[in-house]
Amino acid sequence: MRDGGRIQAAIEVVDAVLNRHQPVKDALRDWGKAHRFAGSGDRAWISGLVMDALRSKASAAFLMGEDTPRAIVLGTLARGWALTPDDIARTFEGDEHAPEALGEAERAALSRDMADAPLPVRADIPEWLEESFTRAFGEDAVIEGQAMAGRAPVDLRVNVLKAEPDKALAAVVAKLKDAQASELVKNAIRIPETDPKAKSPPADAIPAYGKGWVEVQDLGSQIAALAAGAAPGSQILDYCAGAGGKTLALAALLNNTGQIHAWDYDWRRLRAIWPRLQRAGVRNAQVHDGSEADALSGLADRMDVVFVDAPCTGSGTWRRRPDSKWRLKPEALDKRIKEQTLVLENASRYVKPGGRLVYVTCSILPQENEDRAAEFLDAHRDFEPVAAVEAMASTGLLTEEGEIQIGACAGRFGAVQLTPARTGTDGFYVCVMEKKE
Ligand SMILES: C[S@@+](CC[C@H](N)C(=O)[O-])C[C@H]1O[C@@H](n2cnc3c(N)ncnc32)[C@H](O)[C@@H]1O
Repeated sequence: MRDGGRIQAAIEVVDAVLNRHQPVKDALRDWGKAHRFAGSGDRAWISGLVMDALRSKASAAFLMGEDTPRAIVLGTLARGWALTPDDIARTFEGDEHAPEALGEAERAALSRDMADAPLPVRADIPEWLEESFTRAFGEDAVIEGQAMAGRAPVDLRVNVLKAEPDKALAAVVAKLKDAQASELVKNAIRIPETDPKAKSPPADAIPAYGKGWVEVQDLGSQIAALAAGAAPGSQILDYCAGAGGKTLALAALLNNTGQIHAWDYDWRRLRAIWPRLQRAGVRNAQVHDGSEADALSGLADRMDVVFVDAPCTGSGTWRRRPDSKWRLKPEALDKRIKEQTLVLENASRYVKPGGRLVYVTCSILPQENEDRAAEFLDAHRDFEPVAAVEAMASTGLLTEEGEIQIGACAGRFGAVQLTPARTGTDGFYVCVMEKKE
């Protein structure tokens, strides 16, 4: 395919996402099925443009003065992909599959100055979240929003239950030459973000992944898991275990000693956990798939650590799921807040005196983070906050740079808020609370 046809394809996919409310993955898959002649290079190019267009929808629409899929894709080509109006016009010439030629008004818009754009546009966030963003980031709101509209790298976690970090890194680099050791966490490997037009690195196709030496896991998620500490023999309850991403990281932290109890109120979400535990060689995890009363009876007041990877809006992962940024509505945020309050309340029952409750979200909204921690601490005077970065550093797995960068993200209660702009990770909030003896 020529680029003109690919741009037209991207417009059609963006239309399916924004106007027919299809999840972006499904829209890309359906387009591919209906256009079997498109090769894998074409699909990667189209997908790269679609994702970038969704990441920067507000600024692209503002530039063009309208929010049609065509305007958003053209605006993205001009802003993120740095094409001039002449470049775009040339791409369309002589290609029968290309979009209609650029009009005069579009040409003028493409060169417009964005300096007068309002904050939600410059930060590429939904308007209704301006207040939350400003509260979370103050003067950095635009910088943080822009970083969240960028592309994300692929991170791997070395599974030390199966491979030494050096051996795993060498095996990954042998297949993915751009892979490098993380600057922040000792057992993490980063494959930097690729050119949006290229195929993404096939991290889960490499032999090291097949052998269970590495897991795909965002670095922010890995850092959050470190907050559980790594005291050998610990009893940990992973209260919102879901597909088990954190469970695997916690098991590796304990080096197969002690016990991880994995539970989720929706047992269907635990489906993926079984094969993952097996692949990773985890022997200290017990999956509890019954109702809470049956499954967790006997654990009350007994856990060294209760890890709460709470249900949340996922606003910290907008780089990877840009369509969810625009779909998020106030009602959904309210629903999550209620769930978070409930989950913290219920989960806290299992913490033993002297034990810890680790509250984590992959969100950057203060309503889901600091406000929930404050509400919990206010109602539970037998818990007190402790510095999250110290809990993480106690594992010995933060690098010196990691300790500095993560330490700089600490706020109220010693909790840390990681973000793409601050730590080059997804947005994660981590608050550690200790139950008094
Ligand atoms: C962020 S996801 C967990 C992701 C998982 N820990 C991982 O790393 O792969 C949040 C999970 O919380 C669960 N959840 C929601 N409400 C809950 C509740 N009231 N009690 C326990 N778990 C709940 C959801 O089913 C969901 O699996």
